[in-house]
Amino acid sequence: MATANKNLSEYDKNTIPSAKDFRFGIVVSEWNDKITEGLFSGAEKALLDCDATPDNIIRWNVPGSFELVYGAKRMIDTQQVDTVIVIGCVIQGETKHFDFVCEGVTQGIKDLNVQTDVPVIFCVLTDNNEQQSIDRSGGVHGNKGTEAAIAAIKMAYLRQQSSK
Ligand SMILES: Nc1c(NC[C@H](O)[C@H](O)[C@H](O)CO)[nH]c(=O)[nH]c1=O
Ligand SMILES: CC(=O)[C@@H](O)COP(=O)(O)O
Repeated sequence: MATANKNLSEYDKNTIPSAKDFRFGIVVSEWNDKITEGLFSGAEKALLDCDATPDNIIRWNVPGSFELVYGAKRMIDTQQVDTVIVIGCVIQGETKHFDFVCEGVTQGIKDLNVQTDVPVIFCVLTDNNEQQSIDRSGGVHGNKGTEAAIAAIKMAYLRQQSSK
């Protein structure tokens, strides 16, 4: 299991650029909010731990993961952010709806990374059951929100350095 073998939730601050000069957008899905709030908490704690300032963390909520794409686009268009983290949790139900939601948000976020100048970090759990989501939002497999925050800092830094 990839997560079990490679848990980025524990990080070495000495290997991560300071986040103090970066502005972060975070778009959070309200579906499965027990999970998404755990992911947001992990992301926010890691950003602050890496010197981000609270005023530079802009959070918006959207109804579900499918709406993360539009929320991220509007965040980019209006909030002068250096990077965006999208947070969602999609859990398999009885039907194929899971497949279409996952594919839609994945392709949409990919498109934003291609079409805009702002890196969008994919923190969307796509799990078979709720226990898998619990395990990855502050449970035995760490917190994907923490991992997303570290990725966001690194990508904001890459964007800054590649603009010089
Ligand atoms: N079943 C889940 C959903 N479904 C809702 C969609 O994301 C979307 O809001 C709806 O289709 C209206 O456009 N969303 C999740 O985030 N997680 C789920 O498990
Ligand atoms: C991902 C979904 O939309 C899914 O959880 C909805 O459940 P169902 O497929 O049973 O309608």
